[in-house]
Amino acid sequence: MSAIIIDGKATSLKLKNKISQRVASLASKGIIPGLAVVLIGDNPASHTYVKNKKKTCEALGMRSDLLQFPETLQEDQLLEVISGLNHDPEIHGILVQLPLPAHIDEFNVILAIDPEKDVDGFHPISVGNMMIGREAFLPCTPHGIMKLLEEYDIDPAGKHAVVIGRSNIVGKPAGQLLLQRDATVTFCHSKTIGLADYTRQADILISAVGRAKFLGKEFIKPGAVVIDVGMNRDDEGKLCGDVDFEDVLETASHVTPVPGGVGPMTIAMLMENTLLSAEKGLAETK
Ligand SMILES: Nc1nc2c(c(=O)[nH]1)N[C@@H](CN(C=O)c1ccc(C(=O)N[C@@H](CCC(=O)O)C(=O)O)cc1)CN2
Repeated sequence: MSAIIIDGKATSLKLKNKISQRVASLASKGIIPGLAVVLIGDNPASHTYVKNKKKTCEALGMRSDLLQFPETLQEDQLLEVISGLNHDPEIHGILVQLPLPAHIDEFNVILAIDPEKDVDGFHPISVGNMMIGREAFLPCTPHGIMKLLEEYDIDPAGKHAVVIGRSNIVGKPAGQLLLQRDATVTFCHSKTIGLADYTRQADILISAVGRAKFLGKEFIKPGAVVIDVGMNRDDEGKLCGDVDFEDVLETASHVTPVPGGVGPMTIAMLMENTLLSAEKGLAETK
């Protein structure tokens, strides 16, 4: 039996339809959700991602401000830009596109964003609230993964989830959200010895490694749900994930493709966070 292909594009479209209805309802009360995206430097992938964010905002009736700066922008200048956005009442969400140039300290930048506008969910206050299960902006990629599991009726409760990768953006929060849904979670990473011994025990396997087609069927437990967060280029320069998609099809029960799996969900969840921030602002003025 071939695995069910988890369609992130279709799922994100469904979600975006619902978001656009809520945006219209907010607009009828005079509020347009506004997202500011700050982009520094010339990273081609980052340019593509921010372009997609802007396009999506506009398609959903939201405002999108793209603030672009050269690679030479200094950290104190960036902090000033963020401070201005923190005080702009028409901006409900602030996102600084990562990665940043090496001379800028990522943590200082994240810390400068008002947690009320932290639609990336990277601020320590957002992370802390998420950790203890309080209301928080959830980081978009892990939240998108949870939405995909929900859409395909995959309940993490009682399952063994193995997360490969321990980044603050994907690996750690993905494991945390799975734990909150009662999965038993194992983290693997670059120093894990005998990776396949762990992954072959996974009912749900999340890979955020960044190595093209690295995970073949020998890493997969029969019937496992395989979620691929990798965004790599293969030998021919074609976009691909961490998972050797064709190879695992006969072993996994479900698998996300790259492109068209987790990626589109990341942007949809960003839209939802921006909308939530605007809705919250309205509720607080009442
Ligand atoms: N401030 C942030 N920076 C970065 C984040 C983030 O969540 N916040 N995540 C990634 C990049 N990213 C969003 O910013 C992102 C990556 C990929 C996709 C996506 O839709 N991918 C498509 C393929 C796109 C292509 O053709 O190149 C897919 O998988 O189908 C969306 C968002 C790092 N930086």
